[in-house]
Amino acid sequence: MTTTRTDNEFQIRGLEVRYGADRVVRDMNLSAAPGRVTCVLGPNGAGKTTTLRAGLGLVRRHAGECQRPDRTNVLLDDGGLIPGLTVRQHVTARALSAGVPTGCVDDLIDTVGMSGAAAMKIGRCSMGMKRRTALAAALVGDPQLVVLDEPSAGLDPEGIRWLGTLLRGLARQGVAVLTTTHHLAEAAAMTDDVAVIAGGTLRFSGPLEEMTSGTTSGSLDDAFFALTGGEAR
Ligand SMILES: Nc1ncnc2c1ncn2[C@@H]1O[C@H](COP(=O)(O)OP(=O)(O)OP(=O)(O)O)[C@@H](O)[C@H]1O
Repeated sequence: MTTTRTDNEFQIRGLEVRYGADRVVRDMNLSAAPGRVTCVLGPNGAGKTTTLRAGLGLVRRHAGECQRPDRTNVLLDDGGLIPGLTVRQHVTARALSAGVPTGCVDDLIDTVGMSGAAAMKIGRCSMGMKRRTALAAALVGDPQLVVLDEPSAGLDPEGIRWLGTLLRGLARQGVAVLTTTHHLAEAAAMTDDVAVIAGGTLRFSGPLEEMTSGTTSGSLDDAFFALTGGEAR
């Protein structure tokens, strides 16, 4: 089947993923547009990570099609951090493996607020410092799309606010930012578009305002729980 490819846009259409007999994702459509932050929300086990991984070609698709920009960077799990490397060595290694000049490394470390700890071994870094290091590596090579699975995990409130500012700044530069989070307040503060997944299916996809306008309170929490009904697998 032929797809109409819009460069810089991430799209998943009609995705189905099965683990054994279990259809954990079905009829899934998801997109992330350049210049916008798209937040994927859903209860534990909803299928968020599976959807992202399948869209990136890291998990087998049983149906559907996906497209993504050539320069797509991802941050999944801990970002492959190696305790014995320093922060600078980790980001440099990522640049080298991506074939990107290493002149960008110190700028990226600065972008994530880690200049003062560039020579620190990752094994000695706090959880928040590790997330910032992994984020710096995920920004190597001027990506058109960044896919971040729970990038705020382990960040303190100040770190979560900082992350939102960083992601909004990336979007302002034209990057398509696709991220997941369990923190609804974080999502409300930073996202343009929302996709809600529950029970392996898409319950909502569209601008944040459209989702919250469906509730009397106008809050993302109420809209989220109305869509998901407190489900978890
Ligand atoms: N490798 C696997 N083998 C079998 N089942 C899996 C595998 N990975 C995920 N699953 C199942 O697929 C479903 C969706 O999992 P997934 O990790 O995508 O959910 P999630 O929305 O990202 O959850 P969380 O918010 O808890 O990270 C769950 O029922 C999970 O147990």
